[in-house]
Amino acid sequence: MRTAYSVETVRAAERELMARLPEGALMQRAAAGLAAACADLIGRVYGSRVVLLVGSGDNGGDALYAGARLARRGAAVAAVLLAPERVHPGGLAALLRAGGRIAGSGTGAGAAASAGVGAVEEAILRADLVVDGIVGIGGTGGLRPDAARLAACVGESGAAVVAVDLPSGVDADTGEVRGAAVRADLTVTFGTHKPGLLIDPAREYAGSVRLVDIGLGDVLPAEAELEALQHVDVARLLPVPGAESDKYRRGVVGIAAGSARYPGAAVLAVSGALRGGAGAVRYVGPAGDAVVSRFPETLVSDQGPAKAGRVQAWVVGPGAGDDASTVAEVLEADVPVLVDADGLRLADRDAVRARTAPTLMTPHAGEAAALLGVAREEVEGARLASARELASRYGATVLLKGSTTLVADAAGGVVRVNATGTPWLATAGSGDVLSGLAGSLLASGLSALDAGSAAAYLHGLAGRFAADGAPAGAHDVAEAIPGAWRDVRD
Ligand SMILES: NC(=O)C1=CN([C@@H]2O[C@H](COP(=O)(O)OP(=O)(O)OC[C@H]3O[C@@H](n4cnc5c(N)ncnc54)[C@H](O)[C@@H]3O)[C@@H](O)[C@H]2O)[C@@H](O)CC1
Ligand SMILES: Nc1ncnc2c1ncn2[C@@H]1O[C@H](COP(=O)(O)OP(=O)(O)O)[C@@H](O)[C@H]1O
Ligand SMILES: [K+]
Repeated sequence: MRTAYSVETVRAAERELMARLPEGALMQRAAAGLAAACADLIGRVYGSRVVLLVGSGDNGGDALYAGARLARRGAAVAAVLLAPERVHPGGLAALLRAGGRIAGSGTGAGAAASAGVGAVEEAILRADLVVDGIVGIGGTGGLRPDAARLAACVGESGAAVVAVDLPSGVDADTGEVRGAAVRADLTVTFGTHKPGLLIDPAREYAGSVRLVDIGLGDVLPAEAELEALQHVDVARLLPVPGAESDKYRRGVVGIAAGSARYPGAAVLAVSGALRGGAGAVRYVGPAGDAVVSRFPETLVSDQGPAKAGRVQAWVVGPGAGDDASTVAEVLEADVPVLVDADGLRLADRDAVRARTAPTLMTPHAGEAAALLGVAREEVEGARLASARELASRYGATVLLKGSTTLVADAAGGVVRVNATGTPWLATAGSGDVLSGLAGSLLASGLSALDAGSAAAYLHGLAGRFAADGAPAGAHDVAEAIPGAWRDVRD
């Protein structure tokens, strides 16, 4: 499990740890890890040109101490000081002792970055490596203008860019990016991941992320704010039939989806459900012929959901068109219900809130925006807050789809993030496959949080396998699910 903790939690843990250690020990651990990661990235340190962007806090201190280590290994290191009067004094002294200098000054001491804006920009543009120590977890709001200018200049440089703890300008707790931010090739983060490193849009700015152990693990609380499942975690969740299993014990999932206009949505939801671990898939709706001709193993009913026979979970909504009564009927069932696509628009909020069995809602950003009454861009820019808000408004678990999929429970607590997907999954019908898959996992007894996050994980992996660098259709994704499942279990 990869976990991420909020700034508040990290700060409390750091205080506790610092009280037990000699002064400055944590920063030395951070700087040593940072310098090693920089060296790995650029390969040859001796003779390389390194520019440090140094803010006024400890993030700048980390950059300066790491810069000193690189200077001792023969790099030409120049520090751009955003606020020379408030620079980390120990870090600057260490850099100058090691032979580093202050950018914009010929002498190496006492000059402000503003003394030579042109020289600073030139240094950034000519650098082999830029180390972004402008701001870390102490950042508030968007980057201030002088920092924003530096971030823009970094964007024009061909240098390798390493962000210290976080790319400056991204929100550590939410993954939001308000205005300019540094785009890094590598982010070296300390002690634990921060939520922003795992959630888009900030995740995209971080590049690859390397975690440096500074001893924080022992003092962090057991429950994180955000977690990302890995193969081993998903393997533990996936249902495996035992010797005594029969199709009913494995769970029956009901799919109420499709319409005369969108029969394909029913077929795709069933295709996902058949690969999700349930022992049987029951289909209810007007696309029965299309479903059976493609998947003869489906149990098709021409009655409404209430009369279709027992199921352990329902999926309702993909391709449902305007069939509000079916959605209402499914919401009355006393089993877990997954609501997707048209179902999200048709579901009555009070009916969802009144349910006692679990509800899993699976909107993409556009659907979430419509439910929240905001613009789509607002949801995409603030994914974590949007998922949490929707979960709380509906009293449901919400799986917000996208490049980083989030799953949030209504009661709060840990949020799951999934990044196994690929942009090739942005193809018509792939969401229908996901809803069937997640519904099937619900029917086999997983909680809404587990079913949603395990399904997103498998679906993302299946998308990768199906696409493998070329376009793939939603049915290809469904067919790749067994391979993803095996990959996870192995
Ligand atoms: N506390 C600890 O034990 C450790 C902290 N470490 C480093 O310390 C960092 C946190 O240090 P600080 O608490 O000093 O905070 P930061 O250095 O992250 O940021 C604070 C400084 O940035 C400026 N600032 C804030 N928002 C800004 C904005 N939007 N635009 C431009 N400047 C802005 C502030 O004026 C302040 O001086 C971590 O991210 C990490 O890099 C590491 O050395 C590991 C140990
Ligand atoms: N850029 C992306 N990167 C990774 N996954 C993506 C991306 N865009 C979409 N997806 C995934 O593709 C699926 C699309 O679902 P959805 O938008 O409901 O499509 P549809 O309604 O056509 O079925 C979701 O699982 C989503 O998380
Ligand atoms: K930074």
